[in-house]
Amino acid sequence: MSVSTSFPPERRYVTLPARPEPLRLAVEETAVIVVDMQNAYASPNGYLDLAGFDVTGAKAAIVAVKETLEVAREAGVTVIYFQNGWDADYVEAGGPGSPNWHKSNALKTMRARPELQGSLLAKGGWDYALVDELQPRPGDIVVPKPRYSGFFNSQFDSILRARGIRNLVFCGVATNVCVESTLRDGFHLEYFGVMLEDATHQAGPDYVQKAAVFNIETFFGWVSSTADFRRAFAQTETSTKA
Ligand SMILES: C/C(=C/NC(N)=O)C(=O)O
Repeated sequence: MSVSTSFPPERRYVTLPARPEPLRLAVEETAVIVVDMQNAYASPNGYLDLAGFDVTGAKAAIVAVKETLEVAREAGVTVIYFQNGWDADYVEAGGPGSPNWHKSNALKTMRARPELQGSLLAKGGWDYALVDELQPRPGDIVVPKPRYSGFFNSQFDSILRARGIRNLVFCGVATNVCVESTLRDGFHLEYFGVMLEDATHQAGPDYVQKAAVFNIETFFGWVSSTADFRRAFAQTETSTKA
């Protein structure tokens, strides 16, 4: 028996309308990345809400992510969920020697409101859990991550490289924090990143969503929509040539 180090030469391709230009994607080399669709970020009484951020827009993002996942699963596209947070003792969050300890609004909120200590973004708790509407299915991959970028202190890069995945289609929350951080790091690691704008929600005022979209389409990747993702996958072509 021989070992093949490459995927079958036959590939399926889709052309995804995007800004600043359409992207031709090999389906087998593409993954949908669902960023932190946890109660912490997308539910009333979750961390972001308790920290004073407006999470009302997350509802529409949940619907759009759900639709994206239906299309992806139907097409056999790899689905990877990120789940952000730390162990129940917050060792993974870092102590005062870590910038995360100083900048994480979850940790700051718990320091300001000791009654919340142990409840925000702690593994095993409601806040950490993925929202009910977007529970992983068999075959999906769930990657825990302890910092904003999914490439740090996680298995993400190895998981992608082992599967020959080069294209990352991002959705989730928050556009301007974990989505943008991960897409930017992916750019520097030679991944092609595209964000489905309507399947994201920002942490902060509307202008930070616009700024993230501008940054991504101008400097780091491409921006598309759930509807275009669906339309593109309705017209998949098969080819043996890239
Ligand atoms: C503000 C924030 C964003 N996280 C994310 N998933 O984008 C945080 O984790 O504190």
